[in-house]
This record gives sequence, structure tokens and C-alpha cells, in this order.
Amino acid sequence: MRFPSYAYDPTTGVATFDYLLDGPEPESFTETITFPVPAGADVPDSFFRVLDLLHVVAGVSYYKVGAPERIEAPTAVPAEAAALFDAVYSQGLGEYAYVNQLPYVLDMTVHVPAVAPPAPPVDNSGGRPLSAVGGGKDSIVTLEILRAAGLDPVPFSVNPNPVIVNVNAASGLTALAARRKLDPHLFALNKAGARNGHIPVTAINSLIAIATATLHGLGPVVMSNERSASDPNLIWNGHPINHQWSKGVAAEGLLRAAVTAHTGLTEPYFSLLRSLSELHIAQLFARFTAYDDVVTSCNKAFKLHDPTARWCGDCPKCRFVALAMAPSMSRERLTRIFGGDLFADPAQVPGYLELLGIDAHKPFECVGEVEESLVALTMLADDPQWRDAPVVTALRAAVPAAAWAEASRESVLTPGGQTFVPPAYAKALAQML
Ligand SMILES: CC(=O)N[C@H]1[C@@H](OP(=O)(O)OP(=O)(O)OC[C@H]2O[C@@H](n3ccc(=O)[nH]c3=O)[C@H](O)[C@@H]2O)O[C@H](CO)[C@@H](O)[C@@H]1O[C@H](C)C(=O)N[C@@H](C)C(=O)N[C@@H](CCC(=O)O)C(=O)O
Ligand SMILES: Nc1ncnc2c1ncn2[C@@H]1O[C@H](COP(=O)(O)OP(=O)(O)OP(=O)(O)O)[C@@H](O)[C@H]1O
Repeated sequence: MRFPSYAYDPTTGVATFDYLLDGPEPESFTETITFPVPAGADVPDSFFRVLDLLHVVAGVSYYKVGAPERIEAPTAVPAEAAALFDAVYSQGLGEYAYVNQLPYVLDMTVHVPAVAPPAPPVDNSGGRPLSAVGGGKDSIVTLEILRAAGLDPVPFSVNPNPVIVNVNAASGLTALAARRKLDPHLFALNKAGARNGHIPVTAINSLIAIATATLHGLGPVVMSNERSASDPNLIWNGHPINHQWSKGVAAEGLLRAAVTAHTGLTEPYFSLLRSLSELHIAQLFARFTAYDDVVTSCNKAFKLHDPTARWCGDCPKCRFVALAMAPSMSRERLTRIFGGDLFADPAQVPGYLELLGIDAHKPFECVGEVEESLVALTMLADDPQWRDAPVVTALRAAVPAAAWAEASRESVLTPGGQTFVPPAYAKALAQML
């Protein structure tokens, strides 16, 4: 795989990134990303340096068509950026490798033409934060924490759909947006039966966000990736396979180091909610009622083709988020948010057994750890408004005694683990806990 060129037009904000899958039947692709254009400012060198990284990282969408065994990066980059490329094309494609039974992908390395020295520091730490908004509960919690601390966040999204537009409207803040268009040739190949699978989309969105922050002279990009995102779904051929790999803390560390080394930005991005479980974030979300009519975490609402308007009410993510929110709110409020009462529907039980680790591995979806689901269930079992709901009753009967014993409310609801949150932002988070 090669990366022939990229281009950026500062008057329109349009960047085009070219990709080539070389070989007897070569395939070429061009991805287009349109950045919001700032009024009358020069384009800083650090913006182009972020695009250098984005060019390679966004290539995963096209790599998966052919899974070539050699990848040649276009530009000399520091060792930290080369390490990010290697990880994105191996661990980031772990689920794809597992599903397509391509074990060599787990050991992929990206060949860089030379190792470049690190860029001189560019201090961006004091600027207004760019807060990445995905339309779900997590980024809403982050926006409100930043706002409450007076940090004046700028909401930002890639391809804002109606859900995201409505969340931003509910926040009352003026948002920035970038548009990302995959090459339509990719969809044609997929229709014709080309290899396909999951990609580490958060790494791509994060780099687009950092590029936008740089272009607009803003400060760090603030993500809302939770502690549980680092937890793999399964181990295969000795490698952890994690659907949420690029939301995990290891990917965050690699991406931060790569951006700082190649662009000089001193505080490029971090996840404010890294120390928290999904269950804890859901508890914080319950404090903000202004988003109840718009918040949507269901991934089906974010599909490129035929998205649902809001929650589908019948997927692992809907089930998990309902379970995480239920202990912190009334049954009536939860039913209003989801447009239905999942806990009244016995057909939801098999899906919940998966989340509780009783059947199969944790699904390849954006859901929390088994322990979080168990703790949420214990909370519902203790709560008079929930304990007799048909689904709660069925799950209480199905969970083995040993599993209950292992679920620790304290460990799930106590912040912990490695984070990259700078002190001013850690203080803002602490004030909200
Ligand atoms: C919305 C969604 O969940 N999509 C996943 C789904 O893809 P599907 O075909 O059902 O719908 P589309 O997303 O519209 O994709 C159409 C085709 O385009 C390809 N594609 C899409 C985005 C992209 O950046 N590059 C692409 O090549 C895609 O492969 C389709 O052929 O199933 C796919 C296979 O499992 C998933 O890869 C799709 O996931 C999207 C990339 C996506 O945006 N998913 C996020 C909601 C998501 O899973 N986020 C995770 C974090 C993952 C990470 O490590 O960053 C999370 O929030 O936990
Ligand atoms: N379209 C997007 N544009 C910019 N950032 C995004 C986008 N989608 C997700 N993100 C960022 O990636 C993080 C992880 O995505 P994810 O979908 O898990 O979060 P969410 O929508 O905030 O909450 P939830 O977990 O409830 O869905 C988000 O918190 C947000 O910071």
C-alpha cells in the first residue's frame, strides 16, 4: 500500500488524500476532508504536520480491501509517529484481522522512509478546548464539565448528523464541524464482495479534530473516551482484540506522543473521562436533563447509509446504555429517552446475558465491561422501581452466584487508571464528581 500525495486548499478548507493498493490489479482511492475555514488566518505549519499523520492513519479504510503485507508511509516522521502507524495498522485492525482470519495483520509494521527529528515545541496548552461531540452521553458530560469550569469549550464534530446538530443546539454553544467523505469506489468494491471490517475510527476523528484546533488557533482537543474502552473483547493468537482500540488509553498515549513529536503541539489531545467507567459517566449524565430529547448513543444512528433517527432499542449499545443509565434515573425518564422500556421486553434477555458475560464474549460493540453491567444489575435489583421489571427479574435468576460476588460497586465507581488529563482539566473533572 502506498500514499501517493495529499493536498489542501486554504480557501475552501478541502483536503484530499490519495491511496494506492499496488499490485497486479491496482486500486486507487481519494478521501476528501473539508475543514472549517477560519477568518483571515494563515495556515500554521503544525496543521500540515497533523495532515501528514492523518494521511496515513485514515488509510485503514482502504487498506482493509486488500490487506497487503507491505505498507510504505510517504514521509519521514519521528519514531513516535512510526510507532502510532504500526499500532493503528495492527492493533487498530485487530477485530478486522480476527473476523477475516488474517493473523499476519496483528503484526503489521508500516515502513517509513526515514526517521525525522522531533518538531520544535508549539505551546497550545492555554487555548480554548475543542470538545469532540459524538451525540452520545459521554461527550455531553464532557461539554458540561468544561462549561461549568469556565473553560469555554468549542464543540466539534466530524460529519455532524441530525443527532449531533440537535445535541449542539441543546448545549447552546456554537460548534465547528468537518466533513469527511470516503471514496465512493470503496462502497462499490464492498458491494462487489471485497474484504471489509471494522476500523479504528476514533484515531481518524481525533486527528481531524486536532487539525481543526490547530487551524483555528484553539487549545487541546478533549475527548470523552472512558476507562472501559481499554478492555479487550477477546484474546486471539496471543493478541488482545478490542473493538474500541482507538478509544483506549494505549492508543491515546501513542497518538499524543506522535502528534507532539511530529507537530510540536505541547498539549494536543486527551480524554477527560478516561478515569471513569461508563456506569459512572451515565450517573453524571443523569444530572443534565436538557439533552433528554436529543442524546443518542446507538451506533445505528451514525451509519453513513440509512441511519436510524435515534435509539434502535435492540442492539448491544442500546441495551448497555439503558442498563448504565437506569440506576440513576426514573423508569419514566429512561423510557422517554429511549422511546420505549427495554426492561419490560423479555426479548432483550439474551442480549443482556452477553453483556453480563454469561453467553459468548463481550460483543464487538461500544459497550462497557462485564463488571459494569453486573454492578448496574445489582443496583437495579436493589431498587423498588426496577427490581420487578421482567428483564431484571430474568437476569437476576440467570446470573450465577459467583458472578455477583465478583462485581464490585466500589471498583466500578471509583475513578482510576492511567490518564493524560492536564491539571487544570483534572480539577474541572474533580469538581463535578
Ligand atoms: C455506524 C457503525 O457502527 N458502523 C460500523 C458498521 O458499519 P456499517 O457498514 O454498518 O455502516 P457505516 O459505518 O455506515 O459504514 C459503511 C461502510 O463504510 C466503511 N467505513 C466507514 C467508516 C470509516 O471511517 N471507514 C470505512 O471504511 C465501513 O467499513 C462500511 O463498509 O460495521 C463496520 C464493520 O464492523 C464498522 O467498522 C462500522 O464502524 C464505523 C467505522 C464507526 O464509525 N463506528 C463507530 C460507531 C464505532 O464503532 N466506534 C467505537 C470505537 C472504535 C474505535 O476504535 O475507534 C466506539 O465508539 O466504541
Ligand atoms: N462524529 C464525531 N465527531 C467528533 N468526535 C466524535 C464523533 N463521534 C465520536 N466522537 C468522539 O469520540 C468519543 C467516543 O465516541 P462515542 O461514540 O463512544 O461517544 P459519545 O457519542 O460521546 O457517547 P456514547 O458512548 O454514549 O455513544 C466521543 O466521546 C467523542 O469525543
